[in-house]
Amino acid sequence: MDDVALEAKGLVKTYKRVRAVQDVSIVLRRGRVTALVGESGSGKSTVAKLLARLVEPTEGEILLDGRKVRRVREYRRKVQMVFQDPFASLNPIHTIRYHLVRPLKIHKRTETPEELMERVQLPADFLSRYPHELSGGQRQRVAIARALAAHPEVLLADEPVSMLDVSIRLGVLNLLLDLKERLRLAVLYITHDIASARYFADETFVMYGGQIVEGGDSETVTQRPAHPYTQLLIESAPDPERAVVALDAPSEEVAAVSAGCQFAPRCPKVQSRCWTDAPPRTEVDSYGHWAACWLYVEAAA
Ligand SMILES: Nc1ncnc2c1ncn2[C@@H]1O[C@H](COP(=O)(O)OP(=O)(O)OP(=O)(O)O)[C@@H](O)[C@H]1O
Repeated sequence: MDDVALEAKGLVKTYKRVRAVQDVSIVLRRGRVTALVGESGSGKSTVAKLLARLVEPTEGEILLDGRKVRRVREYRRKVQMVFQDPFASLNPIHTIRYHLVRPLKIHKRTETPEELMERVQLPADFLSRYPHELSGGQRQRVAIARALAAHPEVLLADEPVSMLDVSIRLGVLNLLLDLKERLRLAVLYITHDIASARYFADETFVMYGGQIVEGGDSETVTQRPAHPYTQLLIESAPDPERAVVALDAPSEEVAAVSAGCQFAPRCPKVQSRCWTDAPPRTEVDSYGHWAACWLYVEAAA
């Protein structure tokens, strides 16, 4: 099990009355990409912030290399984050060189900014440029280079390509794949696009209403989705507009089923106990593929 880099157990995050994240457990492994897929408001960004330790969990624990890391500074070095908007995450008044030299100094690294640029496939003469002189994709590569300066074990990428031009998304995802292989990084890939998870992630988790409702290897989850929510997500994947109309659950409705399955109000296969009892994680058709859905509980027993 030494390939486990980060393990979160039973994470809960409550904001006043909103349960943004409810009992989320997730394992990130070295040299693997894990996708966390869900619609807007499902709680994915809150999971990223919890794993980055930018916010404290209401309940649950996070283990890095099998232990609780008390010192936030040490933790944050090993677990780096890449955000959705590469422009907002770079300071417009500083050159690219400044953005890379700073973390190299802080973490006392002997590498050069030129080496970091090479690792993210950017020319070294960009170091003297300012963020606005780069394209969105190039800026995101700089943000990734800056994260690498810390020599992290884990990279948390929250919608890293959703603000980029469609034509350059694949290039940035391929760069992340290359880094996961060469540096054996554990990568969490947060996205609303389940089709990209199939291509890019080894494992996929699907989130709805603050809970993970299905998980397994990406090929299986996307080709043979078990949870009714995942099935709807995949059916509407080519038409994101339709997905939003069909799936965007108002939070009052989610609150109304706090005892049972979050998806009950929208589920085409809802049964009476879905309203009162939370479904347990149940193995579906192959090893490691599970869904939290009452449809599979009897089949497994
Ligand atoms: N700081 C906060 N204070 C109050 N409520 C919050 C806060 N952060 C998140 N929430 C609520 O928690 C729920 C999950 O939000 P979160 O941002 O994690 O979802 P998401 O799936 O990442 O959505 P998006 O893709 O739109 O960012 C939402 O109902 C949101 O309104």
